[in-house]
Amino acid sequence: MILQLRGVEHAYRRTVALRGVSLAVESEEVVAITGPSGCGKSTLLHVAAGILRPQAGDVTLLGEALTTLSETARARLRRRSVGVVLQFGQLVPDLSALENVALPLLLERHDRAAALTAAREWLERVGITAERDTLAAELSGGEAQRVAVARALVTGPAIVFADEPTGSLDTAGGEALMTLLLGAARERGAALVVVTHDNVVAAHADREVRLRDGRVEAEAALR
Ligand SMILES: Nc1ncnc2c1ncn2[C@@H]1O[C@H](COP(=O)(O)OP(=O)(O)OP(=O)(O)O)[C@@H](O)[C@H]1O
Repeated sequence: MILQLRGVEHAYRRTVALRGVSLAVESEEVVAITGPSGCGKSTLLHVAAGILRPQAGDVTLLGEALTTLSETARARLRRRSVGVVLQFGQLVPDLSALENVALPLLLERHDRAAALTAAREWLERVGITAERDTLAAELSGGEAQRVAVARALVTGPAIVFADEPTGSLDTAGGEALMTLLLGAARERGAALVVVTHDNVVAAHADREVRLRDGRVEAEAALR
């Protein structure tokens, strides 16, 4: 098992977002988290990825008990073994697309030339070539989303978390990006946890976990 949440609860002031969520994800599994707007999907993803510390419950990611790790140790685990594609603001605006993708490798002290080569290859796979040197702030929403996917995958993570990765794309673009994300995850044997309210995206998963009012309402194996 690569990820396990047990009895996770979280509230923002008076808004309760998660009311005791338990979830287990196996290595190489693709899980879609679905449910109506405001049911807690993004909060669950942030907690599972170690970005947000829940107020109650336990999260074990890659054998590490996230709830007891220091912020520094969680950040290191995320950098080395986790890929994250978030809805907003995940790119550094005044770095180019290429520099954004190379950044996780450079932070892990990889050789600069090798990091840039790997970044270029990943950008090509997501269909970004002409915009390679464009500043992230000047990319369209859809381009930024594809660059974010390249950045999440460039380190070869064991698990990828994606929050509405197709949100800024049209149907065909969304389908292409999802195929790419799934193909990359399956090829590398990475698990993928994807938040979506798009049924087409969910249909690509091995399992769907549906939330409602901060609880798991239903689970269904899709293949
Ligand atoms: N930073 C925050 N501060 C206050 N309330 C928040 C915050 N983030 C989320 N919430 C609230 O917590 C609840 C769960 O939000 P969350 O974003 O996890 O849901 P979601 O299912 O991802 O929604 P959507 O599909 O609309 O993105 C909602 O009621 C939301 O308004």
